[in-house]
Amino acid sequence: MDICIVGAGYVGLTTAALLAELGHSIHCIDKDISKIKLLNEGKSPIHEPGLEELLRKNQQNGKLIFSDDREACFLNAPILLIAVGTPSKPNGDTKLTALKSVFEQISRNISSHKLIIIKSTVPPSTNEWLHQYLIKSGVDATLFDIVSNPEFLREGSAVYDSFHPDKIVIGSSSPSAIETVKKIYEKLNAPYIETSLTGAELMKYASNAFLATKISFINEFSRICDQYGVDVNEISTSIGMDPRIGPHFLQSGLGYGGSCFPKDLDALGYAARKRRIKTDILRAVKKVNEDQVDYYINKLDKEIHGLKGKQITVWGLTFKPNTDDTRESQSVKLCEKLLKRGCSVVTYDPKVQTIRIPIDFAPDMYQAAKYSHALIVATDWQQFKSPDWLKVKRAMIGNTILDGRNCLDRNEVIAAGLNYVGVGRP
Ligand SMILES: NC(=O)C1=CN([C@@H]2O[C@H](COP(=O)(O)OP(=O)(O)OC[C@H]3O[C@@H](n4cnc5c(N)ncnc54)[C@H](O)[C@@H]3O)[C@@H](O)[C@H]2O)C=CC1
Ligand SMILES: O=C(O)[C@H]1O[C@H](OP(=O)(O)OP(=O)(O)OC[C@H]2O[C@@H](n3ccc(=O)[nH]c3=O)[C@H](O)[C@@H]2O)[C@H](O)[C@@H](O)[C@@H]1O
Repeated sequence: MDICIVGAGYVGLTTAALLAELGHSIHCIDKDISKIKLLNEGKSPIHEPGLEELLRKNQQNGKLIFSDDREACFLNAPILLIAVGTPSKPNGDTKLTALKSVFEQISRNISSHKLIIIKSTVPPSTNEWLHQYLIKSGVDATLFDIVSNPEFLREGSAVYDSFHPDKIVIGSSSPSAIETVKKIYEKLNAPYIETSLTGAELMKYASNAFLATKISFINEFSRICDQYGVDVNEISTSIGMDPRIGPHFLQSGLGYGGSCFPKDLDALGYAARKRRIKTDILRAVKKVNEDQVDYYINKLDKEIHGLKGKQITVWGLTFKPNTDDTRESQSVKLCEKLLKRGCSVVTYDPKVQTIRIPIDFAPDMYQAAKYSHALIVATDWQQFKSPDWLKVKRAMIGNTILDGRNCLDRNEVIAAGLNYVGVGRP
């Protein structure tokens, strides 16, 4: 099938690679000309394992074309898949500027039937609103169908996730549109969930909100474990064995970040408030997450007898490993707070070399530890989990290692003569 993907970000690019690989003819467009230029040079503008190779392979075999000629794509492609960003406003509402601009262009360039698939995460009833928008713009209702088809991939494993989804949610009131979407994905081995437009939107928010709730639950629990000298990792393993709870998203640490959990929780809270629904759980999830960075910093403060004037090493700036994304990263928030408390910060991240705050970047993880009073593992990149701790000890002035992701082998750290500190890790 001929499909035009609008938005060459994490979701748009991964979906473009997936659908081209499944045999479809893909045109992927973006308003950002520099991204398109890079992609046409065979380079991915984002770091996502396996993505660049897959994009290049499908560009070479002619299945995937990148362009910035949006109007031509809107005119020609019978299927439009929209994956533009939907960031938050300060009040928690969602900025739909990109989506509205795409729909404005579609309304001006529609002369044959379009199946419009919305992949972007949007607040409940946005897809209904977009439907009405096209009608009000004078587009005949027979000329288009809208389908809500939310995305559940995770950054860092986006390619794997999109080839192995645990379900494909298809929200629409049009049976023929639903059938076409099923055909697009027919080579994937995943169950379909058919629902309404708004049902699909809410399934996406429920998923992210529940996952964030699990994380904040275990993070709050880690503070209780801290007081009782019990290892929270053992608690996670134990409760995770109960199939009613499940083992995933119970890794305690500095908390969740990224471009989605914080924004989607805010958007859901905002949508609920608009309908006068109180969202006590959502508020508590957010509060625990916000407090978590302070909890770690206060623990470090006690451990090294004051922070002011100390040099702290932070390993990892991305919001999770295997990505170059620092949006809403707890690690970046940690650095900002350390600076405010009078520390100097030296950092190393395998994928980030600059950031908008005044911290120093070292060329490798060991040089980052040089002359520091304490070292914090803030992102659980594989290489930080089992480093040469003796080398770290020789580089540092102090000897405290704060495990911000509860991902280190405590005994290895202690064996090197270092002081292991975690939250909920005796
Ligand atoms: N990043 C993730 O892991 C996931 C994101 N989502 C959702 O998918 C959507 C996209 O997210 P990302 O891919 O992370 O965003 P992104 O910010 O990486 O990419 C969005 C792209 O859309 C382009 N764009 C904006 N306006 C445009 C326009 N009018 N015409 C053409 N291109 C335009 C931007 O230049 C950018 O390249 C969001 O709604 C997000 O919540 C859903 C699941 C996973
Ligand atoms: O809507 C989205 O954008 C996506 O949001 C998340 O994916 P993502 O944000 O890429 O990454 P996650 O693996 O969910 O991690 C999010 C944050 O939670 C933290 N986390 C995760 C798991 C855990 O047990 N503990 C924990 O602190 C991670 O360090 C990270 O900061 C969801 O997992 C995806 O299903 C969803 O599609």
